[in-house]
Amino acid sequence: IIQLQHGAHRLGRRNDADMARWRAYGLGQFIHWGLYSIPAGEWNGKMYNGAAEWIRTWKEVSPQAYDSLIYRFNPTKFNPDSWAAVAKQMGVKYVTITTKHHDGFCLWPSKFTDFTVANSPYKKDIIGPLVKAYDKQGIDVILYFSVMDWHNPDWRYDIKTRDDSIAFNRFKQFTRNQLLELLTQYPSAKGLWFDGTWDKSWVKQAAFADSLETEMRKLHPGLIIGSRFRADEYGKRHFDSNGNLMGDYEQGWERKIPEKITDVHGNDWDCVMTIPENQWGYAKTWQGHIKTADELLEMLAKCVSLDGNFVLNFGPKPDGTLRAEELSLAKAIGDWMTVNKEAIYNGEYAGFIKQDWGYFIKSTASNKIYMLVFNIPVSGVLRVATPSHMAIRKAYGLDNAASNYTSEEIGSSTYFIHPNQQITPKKPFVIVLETGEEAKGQTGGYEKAKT
Ligand SMILES: Cc1ccc([C@@H]2N[C@@H](C)[C@@H](O)[C@H]2O)cc1
Repeated sequence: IIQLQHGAHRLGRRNDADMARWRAYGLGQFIHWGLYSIPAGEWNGKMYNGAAEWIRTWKEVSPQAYDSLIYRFNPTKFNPDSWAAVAKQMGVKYVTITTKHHDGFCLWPSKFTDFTVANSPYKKDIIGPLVKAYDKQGIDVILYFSVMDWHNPDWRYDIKTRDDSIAFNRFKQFTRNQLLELLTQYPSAKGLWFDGTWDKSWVKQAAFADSLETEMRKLHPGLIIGSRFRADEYGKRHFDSNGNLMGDYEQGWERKIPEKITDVHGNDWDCVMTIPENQWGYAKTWQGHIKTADELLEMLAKCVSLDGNFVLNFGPKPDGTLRAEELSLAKAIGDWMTVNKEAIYNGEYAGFIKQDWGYFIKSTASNKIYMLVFNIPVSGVLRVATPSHMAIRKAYGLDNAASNYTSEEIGSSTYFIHPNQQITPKKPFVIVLETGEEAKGQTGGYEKAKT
């Protein structure tokens, strides 16, 4: 064990009500919006191959020309209630919204810089109305904040000279001021989602970041902060030098999903996912594969089955509207969630052996086991191996109880679930298992082989 001042301050999961609420979300929405939505991956008629929100770093783009986009930010069609309504229909329980991305442009009228909406043609606060609109829909809000700030002249990638450290100390105060400002202006936010914390300059600030995290938690009891905010005094991030998770949940699953339960080490975690291969901000043309609703539903099921939340990203257009592809995916996901949401909300790892046909989710609310079926075997029957001594009492379809199933015990703690009619679904579907203790002595008389 290494003595640490600035490593993990808690072992294992948080067990308070605020974190239990976060753990139960299942499905979230990410929103990346800002100046980068205006060029949308195109500059002087040329397409930028990287992520649209990183276009300022492209050699073709002068930072000054990019920063002048502030004078073009005027989302006349921005209507936060319409975004919140789309999210509500989609069935998300929380939204993570960019307050300031790496480019330093603030979507709220921060007092600590001029580079905000207040000095754009739009003039008005964006974050406040968004928080209000989502709160009204009963959708919790998490504020995304990038520590790395390309616009701020005091930002440094590393600290090499005395001047660097004088400038970066100013930057640290600026960062603290903005974070306390956000928590004060938007007190209904449930957490902060940090990004832009990998450069050496910030990684060297273990003590400062640790005390800032403590200060924010005191200012906002119950605040939820992930593992990406700070490093320990040896520069270790996400997991400290003793391998313990820092922050309240693991924030390493960006555009990737854990394969098995041992990959998540008993921690809470979220997976943040783009619809195209790698675009967070609005990009005029999406290159490569665009995920379908069924693919996204399977990612959602897989995340919840492994104790995580699935957060799907939307990149609104510069005029404040959402693009058609995102609206239609939100609708398709929402239509599925309308029928199957009880298998997602309050979902956790069920402890069953993974089967090829899909995912098991246990509900902390109903104590039922849900089978989320994505792949029907050619045999037409669905195998279930229960944790030992657990018997299946009943199996029925969540979409309509009429679509019932018969469970056949084929071995100790092993069952076949037989659909009572040919399953020909066009969509993923859910079977509910009601289970119980195996009757004492009921071993099913299955002789184990001697080998
Ligand atoms: C290498 C890299 C750095 C930052 C990112 C940012 N994190 C995502 C959540 C987006 O904000 C993306 O711009 C992505 C890739």
